[in-house]
Amino acid sequence: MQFRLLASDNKTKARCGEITTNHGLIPTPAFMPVGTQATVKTLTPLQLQETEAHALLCNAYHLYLRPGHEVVKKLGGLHKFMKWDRSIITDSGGYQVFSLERLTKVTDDGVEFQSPIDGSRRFLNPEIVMDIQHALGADIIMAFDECLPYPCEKDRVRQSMYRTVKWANRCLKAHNSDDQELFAIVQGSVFKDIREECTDRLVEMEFNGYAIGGLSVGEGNLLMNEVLEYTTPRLPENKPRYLMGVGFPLDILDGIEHGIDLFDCVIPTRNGRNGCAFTSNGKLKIRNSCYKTDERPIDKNCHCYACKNFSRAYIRHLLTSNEILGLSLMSLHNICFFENMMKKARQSIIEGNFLNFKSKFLSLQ
Ligand SMILES: Nc1cc(CSc2ncc[nH]2)c2nc(N)[nH]c(=O)c2c1
Repeated sequence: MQFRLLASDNKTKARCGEITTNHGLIPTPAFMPVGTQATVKTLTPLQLQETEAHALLCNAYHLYLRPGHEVVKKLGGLHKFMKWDRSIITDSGGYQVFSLERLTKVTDDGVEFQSPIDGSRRFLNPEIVMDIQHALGADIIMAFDECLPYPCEKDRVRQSMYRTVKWANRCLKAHNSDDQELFAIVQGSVFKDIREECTDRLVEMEFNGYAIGGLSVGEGNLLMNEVLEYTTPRLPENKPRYLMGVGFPLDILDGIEHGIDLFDCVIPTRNGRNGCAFTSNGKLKIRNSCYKTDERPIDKNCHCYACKNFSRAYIRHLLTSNEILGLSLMSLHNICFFENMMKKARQSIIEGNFLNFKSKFLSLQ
């Protein structure tokens, strides 16, 4: 993998670059749609390509449980299996397995839990998680981390951080494939000293890139920015930085300002399916009766297939009638909105006026 910096903003830590993987270029800062079960819900790969998304997020945990990583491997790996020929990142499952209430036990070796799919007893540890991600064949894979809920008591956060660092080291030792890049995940909740120690220990181990985890877990935008303020500068400039699970436009633009290169979030697709459309003038609850005869597109400034061909009235009709087409038109539009925001952000960094772009964009939200 290569990471090339193209421009840095002189008033903030924002930067614009390109990550090159075996499946092409990812212009950064980039937003990655989430395709947890090897599909971005309701969209075909062709539609997804039209959104100009250059990378997407799949989930090793979910694919391990169903259909099984060996099945995906047998079918030629994730890219072939889901017919997506651009870049794929798989999340290790650290977040999913820790949000499972039927979690039976966590030890230094790994995590034992009951599968929510068939109730079978399962065990994951760093070595197994690396086998799973190697089998799935994503271009960028994530270390197995422990993502704690927020808020969390400081001693528990410190102990968990040491475990996350040990697990990252075990992932590094188990990482034996040249055409997959391994990113570490920084934890430490909202405690400066713990975040800084975690960052320094992971940077010492030399990963291909670094994710900031444990955020977008309810801490709020203010605390997220505080953590980014003191964590990001300790990460190497010449490696990609990935802020996991983020987020709304405000959080993404804040992250870009702190020098983050990669983002992923279910918001555009999940909220889209629930009838929330993002537009250049704020969010629309398209199921609202006020759109019943509104013949305008969702967003007159958007050139996506949904905005070029359909009215708010029609999309509202589809959603209120539980028509599946409504779900895909909303998902398509929202992903295009997020990708378009990233494209304009990248352009503004190159032109040296990111802050103007950010304040103008957010003032209309
Ligand atoms: N907020 C948040 C979100 C995710 C999921 S990112 C994702 N996986 C699949 C889709 N998107 C996280 N994942 C890991 N491994 N660790 C984290 O701390 C963490 C934090």
